[in-house]
Order: sequence, then C-alpha cells, then structure tokens
Amino acid sequence: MAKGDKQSPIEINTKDVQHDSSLGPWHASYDPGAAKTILNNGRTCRVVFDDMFDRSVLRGGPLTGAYRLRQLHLHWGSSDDHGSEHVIDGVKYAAELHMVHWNPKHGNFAGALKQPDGVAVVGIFLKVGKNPKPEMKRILAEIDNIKTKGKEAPFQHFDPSILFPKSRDYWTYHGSFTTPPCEECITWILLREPIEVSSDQMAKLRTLSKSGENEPVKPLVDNWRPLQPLKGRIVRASFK
Ligand SMILES: NS(=O)(=O)c1nc2c(F)c(F)c(F)c(F)c2s1
Ligand SMILES: [Zn+2]
Repeated sequence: MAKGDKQSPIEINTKDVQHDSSLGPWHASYDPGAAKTILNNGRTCRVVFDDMFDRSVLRGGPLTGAYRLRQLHLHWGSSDDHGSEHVIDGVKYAAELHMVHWNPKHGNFAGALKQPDGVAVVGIFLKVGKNPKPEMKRILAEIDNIKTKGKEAPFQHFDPSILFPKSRDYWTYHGSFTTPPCEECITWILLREPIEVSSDQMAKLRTLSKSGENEPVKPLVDNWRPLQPLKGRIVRASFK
C-alpha cells in the first residue's frame, strides 16, 4: 500500500486547487453518548466512540451516504512550529486532529479499509494562538490519566463537533491512512480554518510517553508522516 499512488498526507498548493461548485456542505450529527474511552496507544492519543449503529454520523460534502464516527486522534510535533501531517502552501501547523468515520455499506471497519470509499477523515488544523478554544480542554484534561502506552480512561458525554471551527470550508481529495499499512481508502475532508490551542496545551500533549509504565520515558512527539507525492491527484475546494 505504502508504495501506492494515492498516499497521504500531501501538501496542498492552493493555486492548484479546483473549486467544485457541486461540493455541498458536510454535516456531522454526533451523539455525545457514543463517546467511550480515551487511550494512549503509544502512537497517538485516541478517543474511541461506539460505532455499532448510526449514532454519530457524517454526511454530505463529497460523501455518499452516512459514515459512522469511530475514533478521533491527533498528530503533533516536538515544537510549536511543526506537527501537522498536511501542509498548506508550505505552512505546517502545530498539530492536526483527525476524526475517522467509516462507510457501513461495507459491513464493518475492516471491510471498509479495503474500499476506496470506505473511510472519511475530517482533518482540523491546530494553530498556537492567544485565545485557545476552550473545548480542547476536555481532551487535554485527560492526558494525566493516560501518560503511558496502553493506558485508557473513560471518556463519556463528549460531542466532538464542539471542536469544529466556525467555517465549514474544506478541501477534499482521495488518499490513505497516514499510518502503516496506509490503505488507500480515505476521502479526506480538510477544514480550511484552523482552531486555536495554547502553547501550554501543546506542551501538555508532549508529556505523553510512547513507552509503557515501567519503561524509560520516551516522549510521544513527531507522530506525523512525511509528505507523499500527489501523483496527479486533484484537490478540490468547497469554497472560492
Ligand atoms: N492518521 S489517519 O490516516 O487518520 C488514520 N490512520 C489509521 C490507522 F493506521 C489505523 F490502523 C486505524 F485503525 C485507523 F482508524 C486510522 S485513521
Ligand atoms: Zn491521523
């Protein structure tokens, strides 16, 4: 897979993006009761949702049908000047949040990974600024409970749509998981407007360790994949 021609992440050069007037708005209708746990899997910090039914779904935009929210996670750097996976006109953000949804017409998540329309990921850029979004506090407050690899804590009554920026403007393209085995099953929906976090919040994220409880601390940082070749793909924009 990783040698395919639809790999992610990519750099988005906005001069090459094509506005597509047929791209409508996307809609997330999430059930706060679907949130279950937050965990440190040694590679990222992940919030897991109940995806047995269509409780929390994403629809519209470039998608056909309703995609179920399965998990959200983040990628970040060892300092505030980098960390995002996608890069916009050379700009790297401090972090990138991914909300992972899958298409139930493929039966289950494992089946969806094998399909080009199997998975939809909403990507939100995190920018270090002066007025951090209070909604990020809930996730960061849990960091102390999941410091080491394998640690998991209950994470309930959480509606991740509170993390969305004001604007719904997005870029979309077909790509892959950014972690091995990098299946090319993702419709990426990258939001143009970043949300703000504080430098202290980024420092908090960097206190996560990728090693287990009784092992020497190895800071969980720089869990982003390098840019992949565009290979002729078109990135479309929902906005002019
Ligand atoms: N960074 S990503 O492209 O959003 C992304 N990677 C993965 C991955 F490697 C997995 F094994 C997995 F089960 C996922 F749900 C995702 S979602
Ligand atoms: Zn990711």
